[in-house]
Amino acid sequence: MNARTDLELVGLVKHYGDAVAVAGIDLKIAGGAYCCLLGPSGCGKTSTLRMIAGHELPTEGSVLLAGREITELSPAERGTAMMFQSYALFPHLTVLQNVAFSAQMKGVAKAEREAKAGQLLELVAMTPYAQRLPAALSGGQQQRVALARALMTQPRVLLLDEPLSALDPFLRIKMRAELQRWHRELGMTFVHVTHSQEEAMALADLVVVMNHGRIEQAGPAREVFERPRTEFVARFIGAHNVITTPGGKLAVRSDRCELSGGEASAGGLPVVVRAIEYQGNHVLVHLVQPGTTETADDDAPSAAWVASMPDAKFHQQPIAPGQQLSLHWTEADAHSLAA
Ligand SMILES: Nc1ncnc2c1ncn2[C@@H]1O[C@H](COP(=O)(O)OP(=O)(O)OP(=O)(O)O)[C@@H](O)[C@H]1O
Repeated sequence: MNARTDLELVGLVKHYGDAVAVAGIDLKIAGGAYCCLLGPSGCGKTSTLRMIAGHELPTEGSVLLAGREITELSPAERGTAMMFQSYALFPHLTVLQNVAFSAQMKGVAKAEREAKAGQLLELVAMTPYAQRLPAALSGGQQQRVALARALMTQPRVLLLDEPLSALDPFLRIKMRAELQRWHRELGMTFVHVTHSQEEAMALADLVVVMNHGRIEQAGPAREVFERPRTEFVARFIGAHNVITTPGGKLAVRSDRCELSGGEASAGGLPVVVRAIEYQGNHVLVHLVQPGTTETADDDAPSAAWVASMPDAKFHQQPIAPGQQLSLHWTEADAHSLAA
């Protein structure tokens, strides 16, 4: 990590008329980190990224890169580069010309800009496609070109807005590995916006979970998963049960929950099996409070839980919908959620 290239957001606020997109964000991203801004649609991720990129002016607050205030600098002056969701390649320019475009605008000589663009195409394994037009490329190939084009400005921070959302699930997983490799090889800071917790977990050193224009939790992926701070984070990250007790709300991982037979069993939370989902190496047992109707359940997610168990264990003693069981967990696996 290079402390000199830390990116800092200080008291960042963005209003669009009466709408509050970002309600006050303080965040420090270490130089060289892979940061994912994660959250549901409308939580303010893209607005935050656009303020870092210089495509949007904050209503309040500032953006600092390597200790230098860059809040009001133009996108080209601040040392960041954005890779857009739609890739936004020029359709009438070849791959090489697309990558060289920003240098052409700056008046860099043809031979020099094409040599630099050629090096970047090599980095993203697109050299054989240099003379093609974007329309003759697959989604994954277009994305590689978009990355090479963003790198042409030699940014310290690469900003990625939902970079994998246009790809099919198979390609998305392949491109995740490529992003990791590029991040490692380039050694620069990546800030990646996503609504996919799986993507954030797979990629980020720093996961920033956002809700209603604020940060709910920021930390390493494992910390956020192991210790979600709030009910929102536990639910959004998934694979957790939120259990209401007289002492407050608890989060317990669904793979740490155990089921035991019948109402007669001592302790535990009485539950009824609503559905079974086979997942290959494990089985998800969906549970509700006894007496819950389907409609009421949809309106009250807090009264629904999941026990995730290894497939071998499930098949030893299969469970069926409608069965009454008890849900158990150990104290060590439960932790309190902030009110
Ligand atoms: N130009 C705009 N004018 C008015 N409101 C806007 C504008 N841009 C965003 N908003 C509003 O600000 C809020 C945050 O939007 P933003 O795009 O930052 O969220 P997001 O988390 O990136 O969502 P998504 O994942 O859907 O892109 C939303 O309620 C949105 O409707």
